[in-house]
Order: sequence, then C-alpha cells, then structure tokens
Amino acid sequence: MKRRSWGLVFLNALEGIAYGLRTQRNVRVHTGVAILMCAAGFFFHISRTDWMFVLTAVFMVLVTELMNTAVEAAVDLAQPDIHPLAKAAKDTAAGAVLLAAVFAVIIGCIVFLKPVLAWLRVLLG
Ligand SMILES: Nc1ncnc2c1ncn2[C@@H]1O[C@H](COP(=O)(O)OP(=O)(O)OP(=O)(O)O)[C@@H](O)[C@H]1O
Repeated sequence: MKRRSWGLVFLNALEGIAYGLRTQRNVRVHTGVAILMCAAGFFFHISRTDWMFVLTAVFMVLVTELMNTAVEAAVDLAQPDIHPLAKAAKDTAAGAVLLAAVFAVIIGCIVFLKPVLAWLRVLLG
C-alpha cells in the first residue's frame, strides 16, 4: 500500500473521530460531559494538578469510547452472526469504557465536590 502523507493520516484520524460522534450516542454524551467538566474546571479555577487528573479522566473516556466504536465496527464486519468471541470482543471493549467512566466519576467527585458545595453555600446564603 502507498505511504500516506502526514496530512492524510491526520485527516483520516479526524474522520474516525467524526464517525464516532456521528454514529454513537455514547460518544456524543461523553463528549458533552467532557466539555462540561472542562467548563467547570475553568469556572472553579482548579489547580494545575487537578487539571492533569481531569484531563486524564476526560481523554481516557473519549479514547476508550472511540476504541469501543472501532471494535464494534471490526467485529460486525468480521462476524455479523452470533459468536461467543464476537460477544467477548464487544463486551471487553465496553468494559474498558466502563472502567474509564468510573475513574472519571471518582476524579470528578474528588476535584469538584468541595468547590461545588462551597459555591452552593454562597449561592443559597
Ligand atoms: N456478533 C455477536 N455475537 C454475539 N454477541 C453479540 C454480537 N454482537 C453483539 N453482541 C452482544 O450484544 C451486545 C450489544 O452489541 P451492539 O453491537 O449492539 O453494541 P452496543 O454496545 O449496543 O453498541 P452501541 O453503542 O452501538 O449501541 C454486545 O455487548 C454483545 O454482548
């Protein structure tokens, strides 16, 4: 196969992200949550260390979501019929997303619970 230019490699990767956003509701939901978490980070002026954890959590969820989409597409192409290995592949990929999401929830609670409660206290007098 002909070697692709860097520009084309980048374009194909963007097409992959666009495919995930277009076809997978979960990718769209997690992207929305990621944007909210980043907005909250700016709103509450979280520390550099907190940003590192928040960004790690956010990117882990988005990366595993896209890998899950890739696994689903590859499995559906290779094995459209019911097969235990097709189930194992899809369930394992979904498990990776679940673990990343649990990590993101834990990080979200550790970073945002305190500032959100303090903000609510001020807001409610
Ligand atoms: N070819 C297959 N053979 C056996 N089990 C399958 C197969 N395809 C899907 N499954 C089972 O059904 C579940 C749902 O599969 P599906 O392809 O609908 O993915 P999904 O997780 O619902 O993805 P989406 O995010 O697109 O809704 C899988 O997690 C797996 O347990």
